[in-house]
Amino acid sequence: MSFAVKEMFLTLQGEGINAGRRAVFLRFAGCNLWSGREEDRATAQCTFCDTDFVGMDGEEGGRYDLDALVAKAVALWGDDPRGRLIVMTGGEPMLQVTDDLVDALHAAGFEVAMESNGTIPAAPGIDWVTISPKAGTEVVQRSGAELKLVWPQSGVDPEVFRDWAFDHFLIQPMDGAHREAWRAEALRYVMEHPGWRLSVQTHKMIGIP
Ligand SMILES: C[S@@+](CC[C@H](N)C(=O)[O-])C[C@H]1O[C@@H](n2cnc3c(N)ncnc32)[C@H](O)[C@@H]1O
Ligand SMILES: Nc1nc2[nH]cc(C(=O)O)c2c(=O)[nH]1
Ligand code: SF4
Ligand SMILES: [Mg+2]
Repeated sequence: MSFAVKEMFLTLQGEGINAGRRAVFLRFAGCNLWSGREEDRATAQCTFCDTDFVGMDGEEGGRYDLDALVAKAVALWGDDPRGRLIVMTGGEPMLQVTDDLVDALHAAGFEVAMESNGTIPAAPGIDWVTISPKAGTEVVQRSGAELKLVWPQSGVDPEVFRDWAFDHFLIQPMDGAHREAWRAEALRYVMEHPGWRLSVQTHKMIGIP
């Protein structure tokens, strides 16, 4: 088993409840809801993606076996083992994440977080599961640490998710052509619906990856 990795880097988690935490980011290549090619965006199941997850040509990208991947994560974190956190993302990480990978990251001292679209069940050992539903898809992973809904999305009623087993419910403004209007809509939604919390993409504000 080997892993197709778009990029790996050390940064701060920019989104969600863990925003501000130092973290190794592991971005897997490929997604099940979009090819990643601009010519396919309009007809994809997920049309607003802000991420290049195609290929293995990013920083520290490539094809890794299990041991090499964990070793790279440890090296990126650096010598001080306190608070080791890895965020697996993509693309869709659950196309590639295995129980063995989660176990090996734990053995190396990492708390393991994941960002997923929820259409594939999450590997059971992951410590912090973030699910971000996409309109028109069937979300099968209905439990975790945080549900982070990008907003606005037509055809989605956020209140449907409130019965699902998440500890936190977040609304994240959609980035893109109409970001100011979308930010206002997200803010309005949170103000009018107690129990939701705003997630802003802080990494974009401060200019880090
Ligand atoms: C690039 S995705 C990768 C993980 C997984 N495929 C998913 O969709 O959750 C990481 C996070 O960015 C969010 N995201 C993607 N495009 C966005 C955009 N244009 N504005 C705000 N958030 C976005 C996703 O909803 C998800 O929470
Ligand atoms: N800093 C930073 N935080 C993030 N949180 C989720 C991200 C993602 O693309 O999954 C992301 C990202 O790309 N960068
Ligand atoms: S599911 Fe995630 S990675 Fe895939 S296209 Fe949508 S936002 Fe991007
Ligand atoms: Mg991102």
